[in-house]
Amino acid sequence: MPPDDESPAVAAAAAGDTFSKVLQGRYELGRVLGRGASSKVYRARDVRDGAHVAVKAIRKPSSPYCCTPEDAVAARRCVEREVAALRRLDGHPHVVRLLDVLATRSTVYLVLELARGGTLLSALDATAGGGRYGEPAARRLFAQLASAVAHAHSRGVFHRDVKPDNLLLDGGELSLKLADFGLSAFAAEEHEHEHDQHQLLAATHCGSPAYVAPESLLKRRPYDAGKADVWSCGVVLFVLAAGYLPFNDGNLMAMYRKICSAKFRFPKWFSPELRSLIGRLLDPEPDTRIKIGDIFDHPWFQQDGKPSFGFIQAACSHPSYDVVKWEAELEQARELNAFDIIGFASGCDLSGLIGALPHRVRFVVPGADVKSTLDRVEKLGREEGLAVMRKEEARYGGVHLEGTSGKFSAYLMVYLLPKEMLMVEAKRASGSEIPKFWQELYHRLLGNCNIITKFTFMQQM
Ligand SMILES: Nc1ncnc2c1ncn2[C@@H]1O[C@H](COP(=O)(O)OP(=O)(O)OP(=O)(O)O)[C@@H](O)[C@H]1O
Repeated sequence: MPPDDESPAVAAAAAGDTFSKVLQGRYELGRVLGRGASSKVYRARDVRDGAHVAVKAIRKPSSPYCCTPEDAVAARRCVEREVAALRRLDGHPHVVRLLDVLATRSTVYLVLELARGGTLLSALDATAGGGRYGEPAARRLFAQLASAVAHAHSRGVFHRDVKPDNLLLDGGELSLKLADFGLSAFAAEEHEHEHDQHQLLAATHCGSPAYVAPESLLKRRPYDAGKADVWSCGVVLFVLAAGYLPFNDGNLMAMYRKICSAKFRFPKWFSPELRSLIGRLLDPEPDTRIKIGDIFDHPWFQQDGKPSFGFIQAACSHPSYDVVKWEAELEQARELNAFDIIGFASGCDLSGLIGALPHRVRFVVPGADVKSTLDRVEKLGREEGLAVMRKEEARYGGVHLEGTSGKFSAYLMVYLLPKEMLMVEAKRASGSEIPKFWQELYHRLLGNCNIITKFTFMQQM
């Protein structure tokens, strides 16, 4: 990752296991735990309660020299998806928890539950079994993975990048956490952005194509992302118990051919039940492939004296999802995405509001009441002799203001953020004759607050 505005201190902290850099007064950063294509993950400590966490620093690609506008959009979408997916899946014991999101102008920081055991990939290398687990341990790990994936599907989230590098381990008890939802898709949009999704898959799966389902390799055909996740789980199960990949070849096209024909051989130590389950998971025909909710009924799970996977199975019991149910949450994810946070977390320049008339202002105020905020703006607009039109929903609302001369118009939006905060965004669409309105806006909305958390303004629209 290229250096960012906090890189010297971050690098110093990363050199050892000490916690020397404090991120926005909240998290002391320690050593680097891992790196992704666009991120660095640090071990960190919450200064408030001393809790150990992981901080994933994702640099926003901004320079035209290092990325195209399409790359920048794709990177932004990855962060938005990861934040929205982790929020939606919060509370499942085998999905890594998102604890906080912070941002600077150049970097988004996801504060995650710390998985002390590293990735499943590195754990496999360190196993006494020479890179593989025995069937009881593999069963325990796979049950947790299937439970996390079933939970995600039941909430309309498809991971699309299930592989051992994205499975983290915590504690000595082999507790698995599904992580890295940067490529995930939501049920509501699954077929909306098919083209984008193929682009994303094509761009990102190049590094580890061994886990990709055959149907997702057929670029012009839409595919069911849930069934593709089940295939990837099948490859993971094979790797867990075999210690090597079912489909492998130095030549990428040859590997794709093997995947599409689902040609692989079982190691001689696999039990008949395991062979049967993997055969059902790695079925090249998505429609006959075993469904995520049926996995626990397979005889391989009836081994070891029928252990109880009760809490795990509970997540699989409602595999169908109700898209409507999640609309409100999607709305929330849209309202607060990590890049919006950058907008108000990066600067604190009040001069634009008080001095020259800016085109657009955005700020955050404490308070969870959209209605009364809009009331105040509406009242101010009327006092200034502006025509006022108002639109209001549960979590957001807007006021359109227009001067009677037609020379001034502005639009103000208020969004409810988590933790009882409101984000206010005002845009001046035309005209420049009512600076008083902007100044009053500041005083009316912020003047009574003791805490002005973060503030920024943008001169250009
Ligand atoms: N919560 C966590 N606890 C401990 N280590 C973590 C955690 N999250 C990530 N890591 C480490 O950081 C590495 C990179 O994380 P992650 O895969 O989320 O990044 P990424 O940029 O999305 O990667 P990719 O390039 O695969 O998309 C992981 O492989 C792991 O070693």
